[in-house]
Amino acid sequence: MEKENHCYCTVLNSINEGVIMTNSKGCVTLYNKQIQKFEGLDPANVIGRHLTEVYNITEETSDQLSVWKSKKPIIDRYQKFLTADNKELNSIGSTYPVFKNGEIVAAFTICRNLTKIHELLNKTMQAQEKSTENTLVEDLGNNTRFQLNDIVAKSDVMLELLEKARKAALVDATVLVWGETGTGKELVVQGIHNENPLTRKNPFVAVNCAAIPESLLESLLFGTTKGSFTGSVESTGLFEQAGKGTLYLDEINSMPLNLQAKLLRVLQEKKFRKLGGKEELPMQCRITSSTNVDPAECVATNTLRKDLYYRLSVLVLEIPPLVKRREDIPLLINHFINSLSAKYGKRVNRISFDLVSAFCDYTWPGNVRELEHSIESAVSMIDEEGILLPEHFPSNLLGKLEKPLFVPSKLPPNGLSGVLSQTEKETICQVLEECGWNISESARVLKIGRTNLQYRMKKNGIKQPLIIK
Ligand SMILES: Nc1ncnc2c1ncn2[C@@H]1O[C@H](COP(=O)(O)OP(=O)(O)OP(=O)(O)O)[C@@H](O)[C@H]1O
Repeated sequence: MEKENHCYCTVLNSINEGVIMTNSKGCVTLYNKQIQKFEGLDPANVIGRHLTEVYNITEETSDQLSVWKSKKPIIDRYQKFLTADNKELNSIGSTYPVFKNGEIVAAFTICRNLTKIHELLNKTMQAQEKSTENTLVEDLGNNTRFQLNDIVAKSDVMLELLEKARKAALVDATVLVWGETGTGKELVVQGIHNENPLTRKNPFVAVNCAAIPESLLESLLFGTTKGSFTGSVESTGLFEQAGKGTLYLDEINSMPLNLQAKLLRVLQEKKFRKLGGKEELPMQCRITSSTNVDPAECVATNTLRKDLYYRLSVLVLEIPPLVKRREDIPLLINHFINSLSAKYGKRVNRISFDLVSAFCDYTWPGNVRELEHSIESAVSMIDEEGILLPEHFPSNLLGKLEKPLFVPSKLPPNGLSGVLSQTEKETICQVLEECGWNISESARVLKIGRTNLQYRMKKNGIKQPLIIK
């Protein structure tokens, strides 16, 4: 038996998950190596002690003690808490009862440290914020950069859409924007936020539902209360952070269905509770959302609950892909050249006509974002002549263009007149060579007078080479 116990302990100490177990008195009987590692507590100060002495929790807020009472497991609970040395930890864990002869004899929690994932997530979000900062447009002070007027468009379909967006901004209704990636969905939502006199004075909060794990997304949206579960800390959720502003749920069709059900309740009741909280808080923000495929298709494929879709889509705006509004392409090229050359301190005099025409014919699967990034990389490569040529653009893009490009050889600094005088010089030299440097004969071949030829030879610095015998 002792041997077996030793083996079980070795197994428990070798796994990547933290394990903690309590007895019927609520005292810790098992505290494996992994949980020691991420909580930073000395097992000597944990084992044998009551949970409420070890953590900042109460009988009501502890998962383990709740399981002792309810005899039911608590699955996948997200916890945010401070360690003994005040380090913030994020974990996800499940707590189970252990039965023997129908009686509960122990409760244990298996948890994973999410802090690393959290750090990564934060880094990604910061990087995302940086790349948005890396901007052409200044932050307007409410976490947005765009107004509807900043949206560059001349196609009828976009002008109609902007008109609809202006109207949508003035009513307090949910807006669902859909379109392919990079078409400008967030731009339109930010524009709507800034068009409304009330929301624009309040925060704009965006969250990408596809980028965040389910357990984090729920606590991110709703917030958590202090001590709601083992050592959890108070955090303000996005519903609350958005205040009377706008909450933008990007890629709502990637939100897990059970969280969609919780969101639906918030939309219906205009109230929400923090995770582990008892108090109902008012939901005052405007909810906007997006999908990158037709929302009707999302409903049909069950990635978007039908009832939620109806709630979210009081107003629906469809942004067409760039390929369906090619008239916007030259305007967008111009816009990005101007703003990006200012950003990089580069002078761009012009872009080759051929290139613009090939860009107008290209399909732009990454839409406006792809166009913007292509111009950004070209502008950063341009030299002093200030002409955007194919060679400045990423080769993978050039390979995909349908129209073959004419690649002009480098022009001399004085442009066309330079090309003409270069041709003149080369032609005269060639004829003089062929005519043995006989001026009269060469003038006859060139069909100009002798004096004219002598003048042009002088102008171009042409002299008969010395023949060394
Ligand atoms: N009409 C436009 N005028 C000016 N800039 C635009 C326009 N449309 C898109 N952009 C630019 O393209 C970038 C991408 O736009 P946005 O993030 O709004 O696209 P999205 O459809 O929300 O993309 P995703 O689905 O990938 O989140 C913006 O940062 C903006 O610089």
